[in-house]
Amino acid sequence: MLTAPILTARGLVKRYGRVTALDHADFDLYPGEILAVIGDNGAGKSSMIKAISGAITPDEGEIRLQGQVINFRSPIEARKAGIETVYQNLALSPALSIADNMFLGRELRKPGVMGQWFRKLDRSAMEKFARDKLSELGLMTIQNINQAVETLSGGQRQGVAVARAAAFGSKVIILDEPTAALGVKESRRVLELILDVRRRGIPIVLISHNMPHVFEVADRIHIHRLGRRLTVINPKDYTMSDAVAFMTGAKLPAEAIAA
Ligand SMILES: Nc1ncnc2c1ncn2[C@@H]1O[C@H](COP(=O)(O)OP(=O)(O)OP(=O)(O)O)[C@@H](O)[C@H]1O
Repeated sequence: MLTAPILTARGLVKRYGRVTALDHADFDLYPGEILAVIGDNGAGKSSMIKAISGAITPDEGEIRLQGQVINFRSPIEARKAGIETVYQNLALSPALSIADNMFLGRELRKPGVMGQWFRKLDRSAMEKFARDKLSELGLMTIQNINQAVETLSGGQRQGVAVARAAAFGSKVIILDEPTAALGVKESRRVLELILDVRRRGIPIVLISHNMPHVFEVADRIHIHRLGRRLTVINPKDYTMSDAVAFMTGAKLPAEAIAA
């Protein structure tokens, strides 16, 4: 690949007591791609994503965003730098509306002379922004922007979380098992949404155990095993059973595309 990666990690190590969750793990994400991350339970996928998104601090190793070394001390710092992570629990507030959820922690306020926190919320601006973003991503089956998130279907909730991540000028979106809790139809909409986000030029890291979904949307597949990257494959060159065999150690990849 000729372009430079947007996000890289080299030699990440994370130990929890005697357990080594990351054992010199490497990672590369290129602009505009969907990179799937697969691996057996306990392989260290979540630990790697948490290190990249500021949720944990690695014991060793280096992470770079657009060539600059980063040392996030919290997920908020990662978000500010443009790395948005949608965790499985989505981090939405069920009782709040869609519009309010889109702006959780970064509400728009009306201009005023008082300090930022004394100014009134600019509800109409937030509603318009939320409506525009959802419609850009083809999510306007959601009729009412003031609907509480708890009244939405699982797929729609996932949609709101992804739209929120895409809306705030993200450089990278990380999705942790976005279809795990969804039915067939809802999964389909989320996969379409992922492809839409890529069309808008934002690279996506997709952690998933669902091989058909991975093979359907991923440009490259990072295979994680025993705390480190085993290889990266092009889904066009391998079958799902090859990928599972690499993941579980039943087979070793004869060749890997440049990672
Ligand atoms: N906070 C923690 N304390 C102790 N051990 C941990 C902690 N987090 C992860 N581990 C251990 O680190 C190893 C890697 O876990 P991790 O969650 O990163 O794997 P994973 O590939 O995401 O697994 P899964 O697919 O099951 O979610 C496992 O052995 C796990 O038990």
